[in-house]
Amino acid sequence: MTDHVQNIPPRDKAEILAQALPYIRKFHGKTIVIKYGGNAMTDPELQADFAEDVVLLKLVGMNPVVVHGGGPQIEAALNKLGKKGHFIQGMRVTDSETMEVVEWVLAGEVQQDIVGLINQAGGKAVGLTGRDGGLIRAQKLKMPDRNDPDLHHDVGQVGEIVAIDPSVVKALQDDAFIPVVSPLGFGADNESYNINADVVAGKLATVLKAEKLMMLTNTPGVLDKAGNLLTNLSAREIDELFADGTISGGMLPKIEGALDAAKSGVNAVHIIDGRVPHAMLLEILTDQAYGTMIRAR
Ligand SMILES: Nc1ncnc2c1ncn2[C@@H]1O[C@H](COP(=O)(O)OP(=O)(O)O)[C@@H](O)[C@H]1O
Ligand SMILES: CC(=O)N[C@@H](CCC(=O)OP(=O)(O)O)C(=O)O
Repeated sequence: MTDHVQNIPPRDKAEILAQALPYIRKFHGKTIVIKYGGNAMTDPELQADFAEDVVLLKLVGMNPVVVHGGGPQIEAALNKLGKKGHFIQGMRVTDSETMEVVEWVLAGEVQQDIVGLINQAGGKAVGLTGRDGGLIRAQKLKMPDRNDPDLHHDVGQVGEIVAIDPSVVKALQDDAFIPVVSPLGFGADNESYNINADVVAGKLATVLKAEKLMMLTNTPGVLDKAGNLLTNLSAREIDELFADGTISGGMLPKIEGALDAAKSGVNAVHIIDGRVPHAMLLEILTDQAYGTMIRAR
């Protein structure tokens, strides 16, 4: 325990702990989908904090499901091969060599690190890709240009989700395991697809009828043009931010995944700063609101 925590007066500590009770009661038995962005997982101490938070949520009776990203980790592996990633509207253009790297990094190194850390923290994590249990069926993405819907971009082996079969996730949850999902889909001919992790998290939260979707990233939330945090965003406000270019790059698929979930009945959708220690715990178990909440209307 760090010194500053030890120095908190016992009465304040007790109050903070007691504050968690109504939230533990409210979310008991509920599914919480957590998108763990590649940009939020670059610091080993924060990674360990994240794993502890996930285990704590499980032990107090919630059902956390982790969907992880790994954009920067894929980029580092590509760089070692002398390649550089190229993105269109937040999607990595994925040729067959890139696809091999994506699979190897996501389902290998990144997933196994997270599984290992959760297990070290006392949980029982199980890694899955979209292929396991037929979880994520996909097809090649036909991506319209944001400004010209008649124009489509070819982004290679990037997938769009055709269907999600959540039975494997549900079976694991019922058995006290914590599923850790890599955003890889498979097609009709068993081919692999690279899918943006935000999109997978949004769809999985919908299909699982999750209570919450928490997206951990490397910004305090969605920012306006001046860099101020927007604490609350409706679908209409989001359209305006898309139109005036305030939202770009990796935030495009993130907001799309978030909005998709909010419109499909996920009660609370939050984009929060994964660089703040225990950000997720604070958001779920205290009165304080963090980051940006995305609302369907
Ligand atoms: N309006 C915005 N507010 C906050 N971040 C934005 C905005 N527009 C674009 N971004 C970019 O989106 C990034 C987060 O997306 P991404 O890099 O894909 O993260 P992750 O790995 O967590 O999915 C931010 O670091 C920032 O560079
Ligand atoms: C199609 C596409 O863009 N796939 C992403 C998958 C990883 C991901 O989404 O990672 P973050 O959440 O860390 O951004 C990629 O190749 O980078």
